[in-house]
Amino acid sequence: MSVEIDGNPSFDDKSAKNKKLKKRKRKDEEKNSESDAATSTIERLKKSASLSQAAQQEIKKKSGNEPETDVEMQDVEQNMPLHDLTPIPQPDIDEHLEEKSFSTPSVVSSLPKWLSQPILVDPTTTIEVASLNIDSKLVEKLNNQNITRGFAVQSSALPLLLNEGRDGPNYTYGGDLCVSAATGSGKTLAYVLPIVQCLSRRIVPRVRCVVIVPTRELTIQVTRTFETIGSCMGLGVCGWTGQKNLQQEQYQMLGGLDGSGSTVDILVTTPGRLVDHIQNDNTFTLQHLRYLVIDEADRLLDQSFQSWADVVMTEIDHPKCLQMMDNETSSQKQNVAPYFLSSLPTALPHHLDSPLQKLVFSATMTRDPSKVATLRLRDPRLLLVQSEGVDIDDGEEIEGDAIIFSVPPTLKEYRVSVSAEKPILLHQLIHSNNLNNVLCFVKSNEGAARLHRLLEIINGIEGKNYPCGLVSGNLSRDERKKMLNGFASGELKLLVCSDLMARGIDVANIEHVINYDPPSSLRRYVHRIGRTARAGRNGYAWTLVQDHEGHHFSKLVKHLGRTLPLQRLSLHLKDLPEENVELYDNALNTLRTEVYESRKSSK
Ligand SMILES: Nc1ncnc2c1ncn2[C@@H]1O[C@H](COP(=O)(O)OP(=O)(O)OP(=O)(O)O)[C@@H](O)[C@H]1O
Repeated sequence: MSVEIDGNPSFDDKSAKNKKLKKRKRKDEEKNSESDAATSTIERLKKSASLSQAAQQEIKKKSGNEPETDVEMQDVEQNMPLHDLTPIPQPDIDEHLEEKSFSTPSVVSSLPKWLSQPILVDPTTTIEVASLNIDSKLVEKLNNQNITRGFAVQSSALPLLLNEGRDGPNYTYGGDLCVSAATGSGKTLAYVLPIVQCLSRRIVPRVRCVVIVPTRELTIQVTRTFETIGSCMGLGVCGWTGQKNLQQEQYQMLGGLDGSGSTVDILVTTPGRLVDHIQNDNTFTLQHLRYLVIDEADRLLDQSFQSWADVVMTEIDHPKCLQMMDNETSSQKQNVAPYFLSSLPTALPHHLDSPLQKLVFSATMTRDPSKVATLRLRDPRLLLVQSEGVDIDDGEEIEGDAIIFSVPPTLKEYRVSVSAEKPILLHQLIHSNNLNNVLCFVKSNEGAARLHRLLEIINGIEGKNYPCGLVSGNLSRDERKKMLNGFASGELKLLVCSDLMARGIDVANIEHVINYDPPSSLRRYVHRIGRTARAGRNGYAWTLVQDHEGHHFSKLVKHLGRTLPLQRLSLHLKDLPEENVELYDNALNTLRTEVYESRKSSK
């Protein structure tokens, strides 16, 4: 099967059909001799593909260091029961990711007004960066990054956050802001720019901005964005990835061992790490907080992230250090810095000194009032970057508490109907279309390790130079970082990954996303395919769907707001040249031998 990938891929049905007819005719002519062989090969395939459960445990061990799953993402990597390489059954819908089926429109009408009547922003809106109300040094910094026009989410959020709101009825200033915009649409800069602009006026460094993200990889990525953009404004940025212990992170915040006071203005962290410091670090305070950003909010508000929100919001509302002050006896108070010190101008210049603003971002924003309530928002508004006419009050069944999600306008989606032998069909799809810079999602760590090893063996037998990498929760942080760097540099052509990579990761040159396993939820689908077609670039998403996965997938993606239609293709073992079928058989045997060998040696 080959799809013309020429920037405007169009699947040439006619030529494929002709090819198939010729192939079938040739096959009939050679019917006697080969059909037995083909049948026996396919039988052999089915037999050999069923590696024993124990054997696959070995693969897991072989695939890398002791599993060190990302604490924050532990729930994502379902320790699914090991499956044979033969069709992996329909992915279990993760109960905590299972979106409640959205019921009748009456639910919409019961939503608070700000949620049911968002500020709609046309996704094609752009604005000259030079016309944004930001410092000329920031404009220069953006231009140096080839960013000359602000995307829709930036052109609508900045005026609200920089108190330069238009006088129109839709804009109010000062309240908290929730923003829902497609993947790759520039949400990070939509909060980085106003925060850096506002805090650049501060006099004394204090932790005035905390950004909460769901994974360590995103902590590193957002910290880097703040450092890149904020470096010209002299702001201190710190990211807690859990690589240092609590005390080291504490010293880092306090400007080293002499505790000379905070050197950090902006802190980026996972929720677990933030709660650790709130509960166990008496020097850490949120009393100066001006911005609290919750990025990938729907993920962070999922039950699996425990109750970080209550701990954080309580600390914000009642900072423990002030509670301590209240509780101390008057004699103890005299040991505290004399009162006049607290009146030193550590606050922001008056016209920018406003109460705490909470900024909530997601490409798949939740509208579940019970989840949103945990953020204790004040006078909130919802900015929805959505093409007009998509009725967000659509009473039809859409996933859970979701708003209509939109796919980037430059993303082309393919649904590929496949037979059971997915690994060799994946190989065929990649090489018959010469796909490079491919992110391939598998639904579990073990599945990712198995597929990665099998692809390496197939490429080895064929002598193809097509380096593949692996990123999953079973790899150490350093291994994941090395793989990501190799992929970003183009050294690795394909990255097999678990859903750890699905959220927010921004690697510029991803051209193709392949869902080897169909995703278990619409949110997961949107975030996976959103790794490509970012910042207006072209991108392609391919989902391999077996017969028994078809209904679930069709239902899942039915309500997606998309510019380009979802195209259907098919690829079956019988479509492959005979030599490929043999190749796959040999690869499976090699893998099985490898596994049994490693099992024997580990006894
Ligand atoms: N105005 C702009 N012009 C050009 N590129 C931009 C602009 N704004 C952001 N980008 C780039 O677009 C890419 C995606 O941005 P970002 O990661 O913020 O997207 P996102 O909306 O947060 O996506 P996701 O929902 O997947 O997290 C980044 O590489 C960023 O540098």
